[in-house]
Amino acid sequence: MRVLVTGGAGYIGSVVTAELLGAGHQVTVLDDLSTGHADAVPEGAEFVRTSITEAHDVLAAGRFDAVLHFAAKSLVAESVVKPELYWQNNVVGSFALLESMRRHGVRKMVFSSTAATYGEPETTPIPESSPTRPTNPYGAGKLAIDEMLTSYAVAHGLAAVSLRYFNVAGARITPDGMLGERHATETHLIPIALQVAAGLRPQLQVNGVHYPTPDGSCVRDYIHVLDLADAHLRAIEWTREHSEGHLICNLGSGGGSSVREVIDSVRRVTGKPTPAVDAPNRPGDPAVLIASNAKAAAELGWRPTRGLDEMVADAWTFLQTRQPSESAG
Ligand SMILES: NC(=O)c1ccc[n+]([C@@H]2O[C@H](COP(=O)([O-])OP(=O)(O)OC[C@H]3O[C@@H](n4cnc5c(N)ncnc54)[C@H](O)[C@@H]3O)[C@@H](O)[C@H]2O)c1
Ligand SMILES: O=c1ccn([C@@H]2O[C@H](COP(=O)(O)OP(=O)(O)O[C@H]3O[C@H](CO)[C@@H](O)[C@H](O)[C@H]3O)[C@@H](O)[C@H]2O)c(=O)[nH]1
Repeated sequence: MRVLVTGGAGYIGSVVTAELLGAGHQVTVLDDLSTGHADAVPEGAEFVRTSITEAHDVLAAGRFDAVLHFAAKSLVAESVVKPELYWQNNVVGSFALLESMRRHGVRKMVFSSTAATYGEPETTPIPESSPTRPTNPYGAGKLAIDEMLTSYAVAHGLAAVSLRYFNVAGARITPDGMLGERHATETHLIPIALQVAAGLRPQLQVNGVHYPTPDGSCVRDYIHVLDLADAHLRAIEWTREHSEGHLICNLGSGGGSSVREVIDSVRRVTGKPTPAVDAPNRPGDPAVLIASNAKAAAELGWRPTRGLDEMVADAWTFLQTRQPSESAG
């Protein structure tokens, strides 16, 4: 298929682009490089540097079959202090993209949604039928985009899949090159812990040690970026097989790891001491977020295959290929 990938210069979008090319799809990446890197766009993909609000010319020229929409701001804490940035960039931007697609007859989309659409869960693991009560503007905006897709599917014959990622980690390591997480402002646990292991940061904070969990630290559901990419290839097939409709699926392992278990994995994999200190709760952090992945299995035939140590090991290999000045942040 001819696929437009928005956000394809970012972490997840670049990995999925590489896998799409490997599967024989033709890919154009559209990215404004606000948090992405031009050199992350895999060889073999065309690259257009622009915003999703300016996608009409690319869509007019491209005769695309589908859009994979990764482009977004995605820092939860930033969304709390700068909500306007998130409503503008993510929600208004996605609306403009959808309208451009409608104008140019592109009726298939796979969208990067998030576990943050659920907010504080009522049940664990979280099924897609759970109430959606996001606790920050990032999650609220992603939920608004999911709603947009539902309404366009009903009214305008869109076939869309929203994939609600839980905590994405790991890297794509191949003889041809490596793609991984390279955020100027890094907030994610695994890359931060690995930067500590590498000596790029003195220590790591465990954000909250009195949660109602076995060891007191927060539990999250970590998923390897390559398992995530596999789900995207399957989601594109779903849009090929359905002329309209909106499928929403969680993408997680179905199990959880605490912050302390992640730090133990980093110590085990790297063999480095990785000092960690107890710290206050991070505002807005739910104690436990674990996905039910039964729907993704039933609808897409998807099952994750890579565990926590593999995610940590691949992210460690990736970090060690970067210059220290690029890695700390
Ligand atoms: N990383 C995670 O754990 C996680 C979890 C849930 C959902 N997500 C979602 O997955 C997607 C990808 O996340 P990521 O971790 O790869 O982030 P990232 O910041 O590495 O990638 C996002 C990319 O989008 C681009 N972009 C942002 N706004 C744009 C705009 N208006 N026009 C064009 N390009 C724009 C950025 O330059 C960047 O290359 C995001 O939508 C994010 O919300 C990520
Ligand atoms: O230095 C750190 C960094 C993080 N944490 C904790 O580690 C856990 C995981 O944090 P992080 O890696 O920042 O991920 P989340 O906050 O769970 O958010 C990710 O996962 C969500 C879905 O679960 C997505 O919506 C978000 O986009 C994505 O950033 C949380 O309890 C954090 O408080 C620490 O203790 N110390």
